[in-house]
Order: sequence, then C-alpha cells, then structure tokens
Amino acid sequence: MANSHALNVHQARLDLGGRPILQGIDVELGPGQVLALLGASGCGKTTLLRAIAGLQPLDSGRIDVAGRDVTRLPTAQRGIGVVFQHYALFPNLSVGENIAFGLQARGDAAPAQQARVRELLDLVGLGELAARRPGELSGGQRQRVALARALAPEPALLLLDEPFSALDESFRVPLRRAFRRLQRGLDQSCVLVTHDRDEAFELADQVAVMFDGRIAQCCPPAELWQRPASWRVAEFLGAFNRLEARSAPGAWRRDRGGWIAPLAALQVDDGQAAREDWQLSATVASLHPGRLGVAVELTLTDGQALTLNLPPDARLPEPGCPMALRLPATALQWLPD
Ligand SMILES: Nc1ncnc2c1ncn2[C@@H]1O[C@H](COP(=O)(O)OP(=O)(O)OP(=O)(O)O)[C@@H](O)[C@H]1O
Repeated sequence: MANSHALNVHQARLDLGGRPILQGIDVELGPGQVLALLGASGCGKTTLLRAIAGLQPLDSGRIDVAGRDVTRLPTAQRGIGVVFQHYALFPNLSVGENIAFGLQARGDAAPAQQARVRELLDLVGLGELAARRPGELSGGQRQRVALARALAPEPALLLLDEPFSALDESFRVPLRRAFRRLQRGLDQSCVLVTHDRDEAFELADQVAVMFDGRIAQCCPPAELWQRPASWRVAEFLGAFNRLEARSAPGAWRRDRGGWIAPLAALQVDDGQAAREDWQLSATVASLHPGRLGVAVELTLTDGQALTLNLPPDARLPEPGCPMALRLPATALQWLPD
C-alpha cells in the first residue's frame, strides 16, 4: 500500500542533455526510516534527490510522498524539507529567524512559531544561540541550524544532500551521531545522499548503491555487507577480496564468476587451518599503514591480488617475502560476472 510508505518512487526516468541520468528507479521507504543513496561521483544521487524534491521534473515515472502523488507538484507543496551540503542559511537573519522562516511563510501565528523555534533549538542543542547570526557560528552549529530549519514545519520527508561532508571529521562524526538520535527521536523519514560508506552505514536503515543512474542494490546495511549482489557492489564497498572462480582450489573451482570473502576473513596461516579452508601462497607486494591497522597487498602465485589486514601491533612482513594464508570456507560467496 502506497499509504504505508514515507516515499515511493516508481520507475523514475530522467534525461539531461539528451542522456539518461536516472533509469528504472524504484524506491520504497517506510515511515521513520532513513534511506542513503550511496555511489561514486556522477552516478545520479543528487539528481534523484532533486527529482524527489521537485527541483528536476521526471521524464516518466511517479513519486509519492506519504501516500500522496507529488510527481507534478512544485517543491513547496510536496511536504518535504531539504538540507544541502552548503547549508544556505540567510546571513542577515538570526538563528531563531532562520528556523522560523518556513513557519512564517506558511502563516503560522507568532506564538506558535516561537514555541516551535524554542523546541527545535533545544532539540539540536542550540538553545543559547537563538539571537546569533550564521556568521557567528561554527560549521557544525550552522549545519544544526540548517537541520532545525528543515525540521521546523514537520516535513513528511527530509532530504539531505551530503549534509556533513563540508565538516571536519572531528565535527562530522559526533554531528551525524547526534543527527541519528534526533531522527530516531522524531521518527523522521529521510533520504540522504552520500558518497561516504561509513556515513551511509551508520545513518541508514536502507542503503541504495547506485551506478550509472540505476540502483544496483537496495537493502539494510548488514545485508549489503553479507550479500553484495554483484562484484561491482562488493568492489564499491571496498571490503572484500576477490578470487577468480577458475583458479580456486578443488571443488570450489567454477567456469566463470568469482569468489568473494570479507577482507577480515583472510588470515595468516598459522597451521590451524580447518580441512575445508582455502590455503593460499602469496608474496608480499606492499604495506599500507592506516589508522586501524596495516593493509598488506599480496600477489598470489597466479598473479591475482589480495589484501590482508593486520592489526597495528602485528609483526609486519617485508615486501617480497612469501606468505602462507588461509581463508575459512564459510566466509566465501560466489558471484556471477
Ligand atoms: N544539467 C545537467 N545537464 C546535463 N547533465 C547533467 C546535468 N546535471 C547533472 N548532469 C550529469 O548527470 C550525472 C549525475 O549527476 P549527479 O549530480 O546526480 O551525480 P552525483 O552522483 O550526485 O555526483 P556527485 O557525488 O559528484 O554530486 C552526471 O554525469 C552529471 O554530469
């Protein structure tokens, strides 16, 4: 039933400059849920968000917001709030006046506006700053004002375009966690555009991975990790090793496709391998220290590349060294080409 969904996009298509930018897009979002549109630059995430917002008309297909067909309605009549990456606050208005803007525009009485502004300021933790101008706030505070302004008229659907990407990581992570608490507290349905996998996985109930104007897979984050629908999705998630099906050992060998296993499943062979485990011989190609450990790039005897993640305190191998590895059979999943 369309009525039970905060958002329903059916077979959306949109061309720009004679090129299809969105094709065959279907989306269903339950009330109070967050959908993240995740994909590399140019895959059509922002265009889809703009189409839902009514800023870009569809060539065909239909968009329902809270059970109402809004396909041909202007933005202001769609029951949505929008927060863009570069939160366009009005610089000459105070924080309170910025938040009240949408309430004033729709003709709410002054006392109701004030009460709602006060409630929103408390919700986003800016109760003391109502009289300040945007120029007197930090980036994180400005983004919270932008959120409060979008939430003020209680939109059926909140659209967020890379809302945290302009912020430094030390602000971004706490702010997105605060946002998730707020969103859950308000039961606010949201669509979020992001190219940041961590952001999508932390904030969303459903993640739609997009390539070339199409949704390749849309499911809860945990399912995306466990069952990426294709090698392209797995590669985009960046957390899997792939092995050619043809060069797999014994019974695992197939004529086509590939085996994938989470990066975390590949281990140094310490002589404890179970009988079904894959045992592999590789040479260390290079080492890449990171925040959470060291990525060791390996080359198998047949030339295939693998990545082994070692903890920061592990004894590190030298480039050029041989290495014995094992992969538990239970971690492996076969994907067609
Ligand atoms: N007005 C336009 N005319 C023609 N092509 C356009 C127009 N706007 C966007 N495009 C193209 O549509 C495609 C999708 O753009 P879009 O901005 O939706 O991608 P995106 O996934 O949001 O990328 P990014 O993460 O870089 O913002 C791109 O190839 C872009 O060049």
